[in-house]
Order: sequence, then structure tokens, then C-alpha cells
Amino acid sequence: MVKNPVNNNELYFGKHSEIPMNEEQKAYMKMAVDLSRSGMESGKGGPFGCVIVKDGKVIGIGSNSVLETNDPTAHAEIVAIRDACRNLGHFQLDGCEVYTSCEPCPMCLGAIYWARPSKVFFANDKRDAAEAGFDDDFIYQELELPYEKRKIPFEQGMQDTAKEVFQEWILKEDKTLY
Ligand SMILES: Nc1nc2[nH]cnc2c(=O)[nH]1
Repeated sequence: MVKNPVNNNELYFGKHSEIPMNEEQKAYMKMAVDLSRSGMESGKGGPFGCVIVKDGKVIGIGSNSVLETNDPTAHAEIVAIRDACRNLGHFQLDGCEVYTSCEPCPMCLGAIYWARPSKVFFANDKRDAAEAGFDDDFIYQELELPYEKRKIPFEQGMQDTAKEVFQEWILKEDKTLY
């Protein structure tokens, strides 16, 4: 195993997964890839597609719609999570599988963790996305930098004031945790 000497992270060489997908899983991934192509060809957005499956049924689909909607958050995974949650009538994706044509970017990774599906399958990875001109890997690298060294610097202020609301949340009795 080769490691990055700066942060000791394992370096990427070649494919991640050693467990081949079964035929059903391949069929869902093919749907995700088809969505990536149709979204790209229609001009909706970049070449990314996503399918969400629960108990053998497709409950959400999405293709990248950033260009069509002028929404920088309209990544395929976000569009599919919104579709699935709308269809389920719930804000979490318990017991669901996410099939995405590309490894999720940090934003989509966050959305996936918040939605809490049981598994994620991806085809292209963040290095493939970088070769195609997308910033997914760059943003992962930014996460490892101190706030002031990021391309978009982050500065903290008024923590005490904002924390008062967190204290109110902690004490609030009628809240739904998510
Ligand atoms: N995984 C993923 N990466 C992206 N990078 C830019 N757009 C997207 C997207 O929709 N999905």
C-alpha cells in the first residue's frame, strides 16, 4: 500500500472494488449510466446519473440538471435523493441502495450520509471526473486543508451568538432528530 506522505492517506492506483456487482446491480448501474448520457445529450447538465433502489424497486432517479435549472447543487445524486424522499414521504433512505454513474462529490457524499441509505455503488471515480474536467477530487483535497488555506477561505466569527440557538435546540423537547 502506497501512502501520501503529507496526510498518510492511502494513494489511489486503479480500481477500488474487488467484489464484482451481480447482474441485478449491474442493471441498476446501467440505468444510472443511461441517465448520465441522456442528461448530457439533452443539455440538462454534466454526464452524471443516479438511481435509488429499495426492495428491488426503483424509487428515485436523477441526472445532473445544473445547467437546466441554474442550480449548482442539482447533481445527479441530489436530484435522485430528492425524488426518492418525495416518493417515500420521508427524509431518510433506510434500506435503500444508491447507484451512481460517478463517485459522489463531497456535497453529494454529505447528502448521502444525511439520507442514510444502506449502500452506494459507483462506476466512474473522482479521478475519472477530474480527467473529464470536474472538480470533485479538488474539493475532496480542499477538505483536508486548514480553513485559511482553502481556495475559498473560511473565517469563523460570532460562535457564542449562534451557539445560543444550538443550546435552545438541545433543550427543545418537541424536536425530530435527523
Ligand atoms: N458524482 C457527481 N459528481 C459531479 N461533479 C459534477 N457534477 C456531478 C454530479 O452530478 N455527480
